[in-house]
Amino acid sequence: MKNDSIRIHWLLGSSSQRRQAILDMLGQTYHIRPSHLDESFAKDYPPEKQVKLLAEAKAHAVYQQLQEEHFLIPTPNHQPWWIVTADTLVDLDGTAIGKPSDANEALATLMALSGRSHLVWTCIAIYDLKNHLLVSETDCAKVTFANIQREDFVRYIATGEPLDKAGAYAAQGMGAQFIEKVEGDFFTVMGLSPRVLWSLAKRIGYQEPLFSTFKS
Ligand SMILES: Cc1cn([C@H]2C[C@H](O)[C@@H](COP(=O)(O)OP(=O)(O)OP(=O)(O)O)O2)c(=O)[nH]c1=O
Repeated sequence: MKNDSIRIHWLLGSSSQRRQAILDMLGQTYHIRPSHLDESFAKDYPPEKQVKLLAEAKAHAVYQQLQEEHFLIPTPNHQPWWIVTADTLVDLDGTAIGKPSDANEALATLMALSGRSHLVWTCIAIYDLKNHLLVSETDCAKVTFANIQREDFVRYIATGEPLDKAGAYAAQGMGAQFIEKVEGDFFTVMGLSPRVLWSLAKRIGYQEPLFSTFKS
């Protein structure tokens, strides 16, 4: 029988519903603490470096918010209290593509992605509030788009789905219709890989997979 008394207290430093859905899928319970980070400081770095800088800066921003609120971990407490943050960018020939600012930019991005491959980088950061330890890991997947007509992208943009997604599409949503193949971890494209999350958890001393034993 496994010890089910350990429960990770996640503070999810993200407003992304996709990241919430992935923690839900893993049966994790969490509090949402968006970082509200101004991401512009990282824009001149290559995509791989940007996602790392941004995921780590989001974790620091949430930590700072907690400090300003004089947040204290309830004691005695032997359970992990972790801030988790992530950042995702599309990389087209070395150029980072984030979320589109409007429908025109979304269309230009999707036209540029059509009929070819691009990379998607996601970095996840965990800040261990008890041991004051920050770990992060960056992962990359390659996505190939089919040849798509401009009018079909225009129809897609009208759904609103692309507007809050890096690269102006959602691989887990209606945008899946444009995708010929994904090489690598699909969840990295979606913005939070359970495999990477567990790998980070192991690095800070939590060996068991992230299952829930607290389902009601
Ligand atoms: C490529 C791709 C991105 N995305 C999303 C994941 C992220 O939410 C978003 C990239 O923007 P991010 O800046 O990584 O995240 P966010 O601004 O949505 O949320 P927060 O900073 O509060 O964590 O794009 C998908 O949902 N599906 C996809 O296929």
